[in-house]
Amino acid sequence: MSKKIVVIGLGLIGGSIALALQRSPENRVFGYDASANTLQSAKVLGVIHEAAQDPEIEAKDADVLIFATPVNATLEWMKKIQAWQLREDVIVTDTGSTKQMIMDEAELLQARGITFIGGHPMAGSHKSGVMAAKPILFENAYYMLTPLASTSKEQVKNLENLLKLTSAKIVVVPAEEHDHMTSVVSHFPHVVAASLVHQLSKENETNGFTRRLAAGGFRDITRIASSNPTMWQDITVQNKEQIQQQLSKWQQEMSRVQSILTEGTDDDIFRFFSEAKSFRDDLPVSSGAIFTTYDLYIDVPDYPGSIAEITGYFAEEKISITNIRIVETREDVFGILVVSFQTNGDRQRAAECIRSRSPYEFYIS
Ligand SMILES: NC(=O)C1=CN([C@@H]2O[C@H](COP(=O)(O)OP(=O)(O)OC[C@H]3O[C@@H](n4cnc5c(N)ncnc54)[C@H](O)[C@@H]3O)[C@@H](O)[C@H]2O)C=CC1
Ligand SMILES: O=C(O)C(=O)Cc1ccc(O)cc1
Repeated sequence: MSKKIVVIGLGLIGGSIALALQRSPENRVFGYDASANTLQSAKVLGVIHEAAQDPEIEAKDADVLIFATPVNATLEWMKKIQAWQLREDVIVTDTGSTKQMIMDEAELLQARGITFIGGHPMAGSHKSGVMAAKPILFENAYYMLTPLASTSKEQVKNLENLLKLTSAKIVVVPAEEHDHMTSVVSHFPHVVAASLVHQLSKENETNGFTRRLAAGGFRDITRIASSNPTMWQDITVQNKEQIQQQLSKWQQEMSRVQSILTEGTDDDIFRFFSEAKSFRDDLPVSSGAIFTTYDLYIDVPDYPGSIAEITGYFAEEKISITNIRIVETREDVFGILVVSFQTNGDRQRAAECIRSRSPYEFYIS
């Protein structure tokens, strides 16, 4: 039986869900976005079947309504839809990175007979916007659902069945636990990444050369500081308490580091790094790894055409790349070309291609 789905907010996440839901011919996906340009792009790119000019009208006979807007905008929409005429069995859900405040608002919807099941796919990137949307974004990632205790199991099952099209691993967790866990692995790390960039920016006021040395490690650890500031403002506002608790723990951790440096032995310093390495190395790769790129570092000579040469080899062997950048750490000698791939298999093929077709050295991060 065909299903009408209305997605509000057609950026990276809304667009990716819309694309994933289109995998079933039974689904008819309507979309709406506050930005007319985004709405038009979503239609032209085929991210949605139909552009909704008025989401209230399209929502009337919708089976599922999905908010993929920044979380404060989602709260506003949840207030608005209290007055909408919706189907009795409609499922309303969201994709927001925070859950407690959203689920508090969901109680008010529930009181009006509207089922709202919170959702959060733990996959994404620092990129935003509809152009970055892709149907495979959520594959193998965790997708957390936070139903109210009063929500029927059958409605939760119905939503789970629909979301199977994302190929994500669906787990049900209480909203409070969700906000605690995400503060540890996502929200607070975004604060740290932004702070590291602020620290470099302050250094830049007195020593402009340092930023030119910011190569692989600094870029890796601060990648998420390039995320959408509006989205992170909203997340931080909604999960302030949990983030503050993580900040206190971080301050304790920094005091521990301070005392290792002032009073510890060389062995203590070794242990500090080796314990972190072994825990980090044991982290699961595909489950809960939020954003994985498979990077290949190629030492290219600094002459015109060398990048075209390499991308030409990949094109000839039909190896898709997802990103390409030059990291220049050593002036006048070589540049390192970093090419990213969607899968480890693509990266291995690319490595083999460079090995067999070029004299360049490469390494895998
Ligand atoms: N970016 C990420 O990696 C992840 C984001 N999320 C959550 O998903 C939601 C969407 O995030 P993204 O897609 O990354 O953001 P995005 O910035 O790519 O897209 C958001 C879209 O919502 C639209 N929008 C903003 N306010 C609106 C409003 N009031 N009404 C209608 N449309 C509005 C914007 O025009 C934009 O197209 C957020 O709640 C975020 O916390 C969840 C998982 C991962
Ligand atoms: O790019 C990254 O590593 C992210 O952190 C993406 C992300 C952002 C917000 C979420 O709620 C979940 C995932």
